Amino acid sequence: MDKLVIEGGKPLSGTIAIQGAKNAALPILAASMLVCGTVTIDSVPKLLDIEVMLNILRELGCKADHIGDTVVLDTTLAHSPHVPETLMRQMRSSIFLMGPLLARFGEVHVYQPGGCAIGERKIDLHLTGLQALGATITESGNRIICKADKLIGADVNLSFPSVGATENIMMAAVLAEGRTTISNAAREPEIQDLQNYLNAMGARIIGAGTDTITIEGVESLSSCRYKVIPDRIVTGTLMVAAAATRGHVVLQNTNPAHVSSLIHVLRRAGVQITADGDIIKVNSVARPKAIERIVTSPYPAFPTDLQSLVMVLLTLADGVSIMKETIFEGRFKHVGELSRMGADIRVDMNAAFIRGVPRLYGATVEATDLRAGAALVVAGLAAQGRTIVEQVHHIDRGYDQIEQMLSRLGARISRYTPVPDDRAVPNG
Ligand SMILES: CC(=O)N[C@H]1[C@@H](OP(=O)(O)OP(=O)(O)OC[C@H]2O[C@@H](n3ccc(=O)[nH]c3=O)[C@H](O)[C@@H]2O)O[C@H](CO)[C@@H](O)[C@@H]1O
Ligand SMILES: C=C(OP(=O)(O)O)C(=O)O
Repeated sequence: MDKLVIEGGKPLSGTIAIQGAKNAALPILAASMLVCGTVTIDSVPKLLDIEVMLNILRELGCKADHIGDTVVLDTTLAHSPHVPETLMRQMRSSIFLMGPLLARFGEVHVYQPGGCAIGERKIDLHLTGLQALGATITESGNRIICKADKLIGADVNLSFPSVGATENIMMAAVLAEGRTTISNAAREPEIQDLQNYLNAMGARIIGAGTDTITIEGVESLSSCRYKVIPDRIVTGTLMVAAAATRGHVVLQNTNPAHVSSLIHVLRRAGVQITADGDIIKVNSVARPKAIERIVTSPYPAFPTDLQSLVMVLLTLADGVSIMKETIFEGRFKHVGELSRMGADIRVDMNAAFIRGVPRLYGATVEATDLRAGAALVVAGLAAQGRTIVEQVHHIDRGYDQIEQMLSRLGARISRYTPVPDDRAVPNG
């Protein structure tokens, strides 16, 4: 397993362009199964999760090439509604294929994506949404078979604004007969991006970005070329990294509106932020101020995916901060690792009480999931001494070569890949 080795204590500085959004690209790739033809998707980051999605699509009979940050996908010869269990289990986002495969083939065979380090992550809302459109669902062990001779538009009221369920129902409804309305829909920017992509192929969807999405079913979709939005969580990661190292960075290819809750939080901590067009500048010179209370909630509130990252900044703040996690029950795994670096954090149920310390110290720590891992990297950049982050494959799910991105901003960070005889070699 790869490791990242970080020599901390150097302020980040420089200019960098943000990669396309993982959480937009994954449903967009899955949605491509709704068209019979070739689509070209730009700004698709090179990530483990994207690789798994492309491998699943190839297994279903598609041709897929990922050259630079462009994916060319030909779905013409797709023939199978069966997602293999081994690939299904490699990534939770494989569940996005349910809606599109059901719409295309009249059936889909998948497996429970299973629990995950950050929580149980049920899929009941995905399944009841598809049932409302006329699907019958049979579950046997981990296997889920979903069938519908014909999907028919319906009113679906989500009991919680689940991002994935909203997307799956949207995708299934595109080719259904009649109108589907999703109420209490999730409002994340990635859902708007999915709407824009589907509409570019000829779908008739309005309302994404609000809590009511209406889909008028169409007969078929046609090929298109589409560019994925910038990744707001990678944007946020670099904003926090600049703040925690008291650095100065310029981020290009961002959408400042998509990180407005983070901008608000960082300004309260005393970090200087300016946004102009698609550029965000972050400047931090002083010790951050503590923030009385931050609560993670669905968009447009503060995102759970940035909770661990902002917590790193708060470990260095002057005073006590409280971070409450309301979306995933297992998303404080970074706390133990940060404590090993000198952070003073107490967890009580879903709240973390963070007493700021003057500095963190380098240590060997383990990434337990994607954003917990990214947070440990940021902690390592800010810490005094050397930090080794293990289990880097979690981080590779969502960041395109994080060590190269951070090196371009002056960070001292290298990746080590173990060789069979246990000697580690640096590779960048
Ligand atoms: C690929 C992708 O876009 N991932 C994002 C997506 O995940 P994902 O789509 O899995 O997140 P959801 O919004 O569905 O999940 C939020 C909460 O709803 C619960 N739930 C969800 C579905 C369901 O059928 N039943 C149920 O109980 C989950 O267990 C969780 O507690 O949104 C999350 C919340 O913003 C982000 O952290 C993830 O980065
Ligand atoms: C939780 C995340 O992703 P996923 O839903 O793919 O696990 C994330 O991007 O932080």
